[in-house]
Amino acid sequence: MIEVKGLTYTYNGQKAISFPDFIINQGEHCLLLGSSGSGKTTLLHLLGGLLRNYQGSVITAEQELSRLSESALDAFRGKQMGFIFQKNHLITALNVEDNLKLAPYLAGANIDEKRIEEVLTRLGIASKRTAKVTEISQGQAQRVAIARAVMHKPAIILADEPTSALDDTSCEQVIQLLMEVAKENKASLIVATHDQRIKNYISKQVILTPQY
Ligand SMILES: Nc1ncnc2c1ncn2[C@@H]1O[C@H](COP(=O)(O)OP(=O)(O)OP(=O)(O)O)[C@@H](O)[C@H]1O
Repeated sequence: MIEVKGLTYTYNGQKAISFPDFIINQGEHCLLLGSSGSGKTTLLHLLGGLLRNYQGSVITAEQELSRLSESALDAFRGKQMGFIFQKNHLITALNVEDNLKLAPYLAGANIDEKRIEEVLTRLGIASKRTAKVTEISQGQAQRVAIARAVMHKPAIILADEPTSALDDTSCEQVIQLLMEVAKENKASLIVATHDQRIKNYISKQVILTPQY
């Protein structure tokens, strides 16, 4: 479960951004909506512990994130969270499977070859396992980014504009796959978006008010 209460965040020298209170239950899917600059990315980063020093409360998987030390937060994030960023941030020097192996490799964890095959197959890109990420389509690259985010079966999947660069067919495939893999792992799925097309798939919405 995620619970946000009285949350505000202030970037250096900027006006504070205030967020509405909300609860997202384990396994629930939710959209973060709001105009450009309303704070959607900031909120995702707060929920994922990428930004600290906030006011108010962010409880994720029963942990108040501000109470965790930097190293405990790193470990918590590595175990519980899966991130999908707007730009997929794949490493272009590595092929598809090596992009999936990078995080466990850096964390000194086991590389689970079976899980890689399972996730790539689930997302319909097993044939691209050894392809260069520069030689796959944008929709396929977004699926690799999803694969990377769900490899470790996180409890919470946070996605920032995962479909905005995709055509209608890829958008539908990506959002459906994202929802299905979240469901398979009973993960909460939180998607920040402008993309009107996604509103048809996820009914729970948190709406951020514009900041002036
Ligand atoms: N690193 C930063 N330093 C200072 N201010 C920032 C930083 N990142 C975001 N902001 C400001 O915080 C506010 C919220 O930005 P944020 O990116 O969270 O909005 P958003 O709703 O995701 O916008 P968009 O839909 O355009 O991506 C904006 O006013 C933005 O200028």
